Amino acid sequence: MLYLVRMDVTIPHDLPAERAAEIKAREKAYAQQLQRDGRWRHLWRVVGEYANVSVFDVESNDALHTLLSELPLFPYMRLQVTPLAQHPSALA
Ligand SMILES: O=C(O)CC1=CCC(=O)O1
Repeated sequence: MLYLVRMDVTIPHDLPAERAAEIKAREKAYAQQLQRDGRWRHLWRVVGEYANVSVFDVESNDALHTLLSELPLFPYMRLQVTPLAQHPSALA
């Protein structure tokens, strides 16, 4: 199943810079692992915002929830999830 997910990130100002950098490094490693195994199909920056839009390909709502809740930045994110279906005019 495909899901469009928008992630808006807000890191608290009082989080120490080294801790924020460590969380972002773990987020990057996890995101790249999921891209390599095909579950994180697209990852795009939203221009001018600390936000991204992503497309995930996972087997169920529960699988997506688990994956998202394991993001190192999850405690600092607001997530908007949209399940996707085939469009009848799509070529692929
Ligand atoms: O920077 C972001 O949009 C949050 C994020 C998701 C994957 C990643 O590496 O950073």
